[in-house]
Amino acid sequence: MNPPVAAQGSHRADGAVRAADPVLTARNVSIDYEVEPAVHAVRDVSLTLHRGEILGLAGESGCGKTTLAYGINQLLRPPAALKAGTVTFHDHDGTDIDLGGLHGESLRAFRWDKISMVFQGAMNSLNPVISIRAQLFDVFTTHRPGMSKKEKEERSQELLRKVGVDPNRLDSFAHQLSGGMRQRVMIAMALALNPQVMIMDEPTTALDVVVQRGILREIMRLREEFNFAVIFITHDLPLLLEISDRIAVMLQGEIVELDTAENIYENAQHPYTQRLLSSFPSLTGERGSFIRTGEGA
Ligand SMILES: Nc1ncnc2c1ncn2[C@@H]1O[C@H](COP(=O)(O)OP(=O)(O)OP(=O)(O)O)[C@@H](O)[C@H]1O
Repeated sequence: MNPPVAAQGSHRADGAVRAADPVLTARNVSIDYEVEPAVHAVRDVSLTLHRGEILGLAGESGCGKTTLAYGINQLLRPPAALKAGTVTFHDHDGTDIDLGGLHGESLRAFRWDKISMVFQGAMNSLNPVISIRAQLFDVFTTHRPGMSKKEKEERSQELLRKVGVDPNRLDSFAHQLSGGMRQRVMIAMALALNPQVMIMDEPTTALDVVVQRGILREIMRLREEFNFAVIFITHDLPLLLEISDRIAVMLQGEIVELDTAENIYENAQHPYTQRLLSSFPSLTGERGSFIRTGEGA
């Protein structure tokens, strides 16, 4: 068996991940879908995300992962409703921001700037009728109105380079790019404003394994470079064991276990986590540390 690789991240010598340095705190968050009968999708969830860490959110389909992510980022739409709890963002300048208190323009300004999101279907959410350049420029025009055209161009080129896409692709339209490239462009857009938190909901699930691995490696590398924290959502527990510092396991709307990837892998406490681990034959076979080391790719 291969030990989880990323668990080492929480003990990195450079101190990038420190238990005392939270960037996001969710307290007692409960979210319902107000339908008949009501669905209690998220039940009394509390968690803390630390600067620079990758927190994996695992659990089977329907357990509430996406609802929680939307709740954290104040993206809930009826019939979903936050019934209880608070989400606080701890800005790097020391300010605490109560996300529930943000609305309209202040919420829009906050969202892409401090916390960005990459969804499973994100690659299909690029605008088909304007170029990649125009879409990146839009982000800057909205959030960084002081930027000159030259600065936008330089930053856009730099961002594509960062995610492994040739800057010549700025002229392209979404349909001219492969699925993997489109997802990389979405990651570039999510990175555009240097957010402190990135929420990734099954960001690579729709892609084939080789492309998926390449993109995951890129995310790991970018995280090292920019030190943003990631909430990474997937039902793929083996993948989370490789990339996460800590893992939260969700069952029927509740977080039933939250621990380092290492402890989850070696010493899971909750019977559901144990069942989840045993349901992945790959965990008992050969699975290389491909993402961080490139081995076994
Ligand atoms: N619009 C809706 N109306 C009613 N119930 C909903 C709605 N959207 C989601 N739900 C329910 O809320 C619960 C949590 O769903 P959610 O999508 O958050 O789970 P998930 O863990 O992200 O699943 P998946 O991995 O399939 O995306 C499920 O029982 C789901 O059926």
